[in-house]
Amino acid sequence: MRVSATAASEQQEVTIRRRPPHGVEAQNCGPVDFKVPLGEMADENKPRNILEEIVWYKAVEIDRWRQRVPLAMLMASAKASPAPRDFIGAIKAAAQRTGKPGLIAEVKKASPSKGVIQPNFDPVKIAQAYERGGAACLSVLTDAKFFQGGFENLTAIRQAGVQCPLLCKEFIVEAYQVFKARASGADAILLIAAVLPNSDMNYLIKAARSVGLQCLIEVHTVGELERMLQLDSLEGCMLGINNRDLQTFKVDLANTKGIMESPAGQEVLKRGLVMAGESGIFTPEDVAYVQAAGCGAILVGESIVKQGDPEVAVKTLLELH
Ligand SMILES: O=P(O)(O)OC[C@@H](O)[C@@H](O)c1c[nH]c2ccccc12
Repeated sequence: MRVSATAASEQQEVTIRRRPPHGVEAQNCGPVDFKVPLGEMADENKPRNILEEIVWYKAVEIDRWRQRVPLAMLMASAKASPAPRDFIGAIKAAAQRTGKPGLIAEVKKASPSKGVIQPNFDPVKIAQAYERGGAACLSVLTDAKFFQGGFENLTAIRQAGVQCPLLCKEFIVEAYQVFKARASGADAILLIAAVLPNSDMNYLIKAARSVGLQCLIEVHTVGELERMLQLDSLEGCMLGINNRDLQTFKVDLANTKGIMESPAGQEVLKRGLVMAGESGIFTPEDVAYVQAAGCGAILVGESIVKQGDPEVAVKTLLELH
């Protein structure tokens, strides 16, 4: 029997703070906003890195969404959406067909580290080109403020008749976002280990399953992977190793190799879980490198989205000509 991590040890592994330690500065009091004078505590109340900044802003964003669409209404539309597709199944099928890792091709306009990657951004056209090129699945960035994405892109891609299963690429901290993903046409969601303690992971995985969504669980370190392997609800999920450190933006493909060679990485393979190598994949050699490390999937954005013809870009990356 696997032993659950204690709350204390879990918290040590979660490297970001989910909220400003002294509360949000601007408090809303009926019709007026007032600022809480923080004095000496002001510095501590600043985000220490981009991941904290993004996650803190999510709370503000979710509150706004909730005022427009209450949770009960959103859940009803999530449940009424057309049936979700088998995201992990599509990756396995593509890998078997091609002998390459299944490609999750990312519809990405911009990022905090690179700025605008594709100024000529038409999400539906890009998605269709990825599909024609041979992508197994698509990842659609939904964060508006930091990635210039949107939930409406998920909906537009689904409604345009794209068949590939869709991952909602969002910084999920609350079940509200899970239902919003499903209501917008997603088949899978991303959950980031650096952001979520195991109790939240288990809860969000359950929320996802209640509406038929699969989960991609992202780690960046061996410690995070070890913690994820303790999740009761891991079976039926897939994992991903982000080669980009979301706190410093440094990208290093060797991160995938190092983690896969660790005992935790070996356990992933023993348990038959699909692992994706994520970020910084540019060439067929990069694909071969993460495949040799044990990845059955790859998640690629920049290198294929910035090219004039994303269909050709996918074929070239996977050597499908
Ligand atoms: O554009 P790249 O380097 O190919 O990376 C794609 C994807 O891995 C990256 O966008 C990503 C991985 N994990 C994330 C979490 C949130 C936002 C974005 C990401």
